[in-house]
Amino acid sequence: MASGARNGGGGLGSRTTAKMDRQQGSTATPKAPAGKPRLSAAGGGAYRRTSSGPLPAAGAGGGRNSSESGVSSRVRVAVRLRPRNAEEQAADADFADCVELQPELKRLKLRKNNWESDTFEFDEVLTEFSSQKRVYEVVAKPVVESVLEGYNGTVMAYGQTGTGKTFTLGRLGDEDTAARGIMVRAMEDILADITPETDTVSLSYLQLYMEMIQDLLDPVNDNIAIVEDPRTGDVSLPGATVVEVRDQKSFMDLLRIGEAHRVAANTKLNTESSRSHAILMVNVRRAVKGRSEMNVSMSAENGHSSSMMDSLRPPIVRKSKLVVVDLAGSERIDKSGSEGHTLEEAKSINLSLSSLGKCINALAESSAHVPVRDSKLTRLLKDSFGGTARTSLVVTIGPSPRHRGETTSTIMFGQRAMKVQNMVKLKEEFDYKSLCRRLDIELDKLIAENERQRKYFDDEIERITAEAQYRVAEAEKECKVSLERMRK
Ligand SMILES: Nc1ncnc2c1ncn2[C@@H]1O[C@H](COP(=O)(O)OP(=O)(O)OP(=O)(O)O)[C@@H](O)[C@H]1O
Repeated sequence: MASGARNGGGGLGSRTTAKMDRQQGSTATPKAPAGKPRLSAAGGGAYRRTSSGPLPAAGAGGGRNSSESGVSSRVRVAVRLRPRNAEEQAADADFADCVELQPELKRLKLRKNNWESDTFEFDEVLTEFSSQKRVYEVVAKPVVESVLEGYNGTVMAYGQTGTGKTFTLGRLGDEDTAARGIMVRAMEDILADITPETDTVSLSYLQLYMEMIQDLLDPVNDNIAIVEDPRTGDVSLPGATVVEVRDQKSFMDLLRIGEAHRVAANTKLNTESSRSHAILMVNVRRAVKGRSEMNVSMSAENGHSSSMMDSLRPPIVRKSKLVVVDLAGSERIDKSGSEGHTLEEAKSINLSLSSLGKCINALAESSAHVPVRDSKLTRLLKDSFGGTARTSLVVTIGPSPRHRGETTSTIMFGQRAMKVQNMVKLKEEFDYKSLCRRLDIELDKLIAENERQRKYFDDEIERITAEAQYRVAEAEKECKVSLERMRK
């Protein structure tokens, strides 16, 4: 969340708002870096990209983000309704659901009573019958595509406990592949698109519990510090375990390890519901082919005089990040009737969620001050709301009229988030490390060539000297013979 909010929402997000503007079209998406075909366009046109731009020219000078000012991109929000569970089927049998969905109009009606209802529009309305595949395609796929093109992306789920956040994001689908959630599908698409010889994918899996960042891949590492780059303001977690992922199986193994640690932590707290925010961070590093490297090879082919200069030009890499956030349940403290430690915990969950809500409000209203520093969650999500990432939020709700209050506050959260405007930026920079490696190899070659030539010259000098000495000796000999002859 960047201070200095921008709101280009143009009145979106309020009740019965105007239809989602297709301004995704204005979010220029440069060409894919590697030569592989792009993922197919996302289903559910709401998130479709409609324009693409050329790669910005590599300028001279130090590492930088190209497209410096970024391109405006509003946070996209989908609402997903969970089907009635067994308990609700029994307890609410005589009552209608508290919401009525009109997916084709992208509208949700929240019943106030038998006669009245409020209507809200979202970027996407996902009914209780929506498949996991469709949810992935409309909520996450456009963000994943963007990450593969070199932009940061965030997919986040917000909602009351038990409404399907983990179901939507974290289901592994071991027994039924159709049940795979967003994390698994996103990694499948990422691994299918990258070029293993030049690109790398690595991840960290963390949870934020009671304002402490814990490593889900190494639970002893339970208080990881957030480090902020004073120059760029970018946040990072250098203490977190980072694992390179080469195939889907190793990714699934890592997710399983992380899930086991998250469940173990919840079991210790005697609860099935998630009391922590789970955060999966996927770093994608891709080599950009086609600019400096192409120049080098063309110059070499043409024997061009600038080939030496070209070889000094660093290669270009794109380093983007996909952040998937499964937030803790958003219920209110007063309703949960918590005491003691549970109360402290509820307060902590509330602190982070309420500060997230405050930041989103501030951004939606273009306030001069956005209270990013109030919680670790908002510090971690700085780039996701009001920052440079392409962000997609899914708000999950249940159908029970008994939870109308919670459902209303979830819907309002989603509506406000729809007003947040990000400025997506290409995360592209010169790869000086790789240039150093390349120059080291060049230097080695030059030294070897130099030695070879020196040896050749030494040998030549030796040969010429020997020849000269031989000739002098021969001349002396001839001279002596001639003198002798003359004397005779
Ligand atoms: N769309 C859905 N279709 C079928 N079952 C669902 C759906 N969404 C959630 N469920 C079921 O509802 C239950 C609660 O879901 P889940 O654990 O994902 O909720 P949650 O919002 O993550 O809860 P918490 O905040 O406590 O972690 C699970 O048994 C899950 O399988």
